[in-house]
Amino acid sequence: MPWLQLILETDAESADRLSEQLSEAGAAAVTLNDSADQPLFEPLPGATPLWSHTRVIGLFPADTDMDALVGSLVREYAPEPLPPHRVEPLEDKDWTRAWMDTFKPMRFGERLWIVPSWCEPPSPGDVNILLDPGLAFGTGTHATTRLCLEWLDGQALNGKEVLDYGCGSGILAIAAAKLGASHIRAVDIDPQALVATADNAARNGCEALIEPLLPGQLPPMQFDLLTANILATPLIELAPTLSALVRPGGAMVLSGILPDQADAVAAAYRPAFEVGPSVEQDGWVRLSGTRT
Ligand SMILES: C[S@@+](CC[C@H](N)C(=O)[O-])C[C@H]1O[C@@H](n2cnc3c(N)ncnc32)[C@H](O)[C@@H]1O
Repeated sequence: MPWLQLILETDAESADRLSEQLSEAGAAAVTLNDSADQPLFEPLPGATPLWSHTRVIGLFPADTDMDALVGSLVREYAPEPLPPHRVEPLEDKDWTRAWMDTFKPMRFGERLWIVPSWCEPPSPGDVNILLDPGLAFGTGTHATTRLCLEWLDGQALNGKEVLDYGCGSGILAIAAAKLGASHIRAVDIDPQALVATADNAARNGCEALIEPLLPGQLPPMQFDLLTANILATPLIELAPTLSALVRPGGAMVLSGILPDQADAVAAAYRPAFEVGPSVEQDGWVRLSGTRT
């Protein structure tokens, strides 16, 4: 069945009210999008921030009388004017297929692949991580994850104790396991991330090597290697804690850093690490270093 979309350009304050009105008017689905390319960085668990320019889209069956529907919204919204809006047709297609076609196996560095479950590994002899793209961060497509995976691919991980701080989907922990690490503690403040990490580790046959933990559950020990793809502010706040968790001679990789934040993050880790040159991809920076 083809559909009609009612698209309204609004702001964060009005988006919830409009989306409720569209649902009450019979929308089969209501979607909120960013209409000004404004990034929302890592909301805390339970928080659902909206963009200051939010596009609200209601999806209606093609036989809906859109003039009548818009007219009733205008009356409900009065005395304020209904935000700028338009009606557009939406072609029916196999959305699942279209979505799956968007994602192909991706290679990171020399030998590391992220392979969606519906694809055959293009290079079965390489290191293949089975992971589906989805809403959760860490499905390999974001530049910060990519930067960390490429760095991990270049490390000698055999027998190493690894700490993945801010594990998300567990992608970096699984990569470390598949690259030879002996044990990985995967830490996150979001309990859902720990569940996702456990599930993804099991799918990749490395659940015995990966231990999902809340920050307070970390044992008192030092690690050979630290991965932390969080954001600049928590990375700076956590610098003393994370630095103390890496043994002298151990290595760390940090990402989730914007270019103008790289100096401040490097300065926070420099007391404990020899920090190497930063690497930038798609507006995100990776820092790495060796514990002194
Ligand atoms: C950008 S995602 C990275 C996920 C994955 N490691 C990757 O590289 O794709 C950051 C993760 O860090 C977690 N996180 C944010 N602040 C944290 C903190 N202070 N302590 C532990 N985890 C944190 C978030 O819940 C989120 O799952």
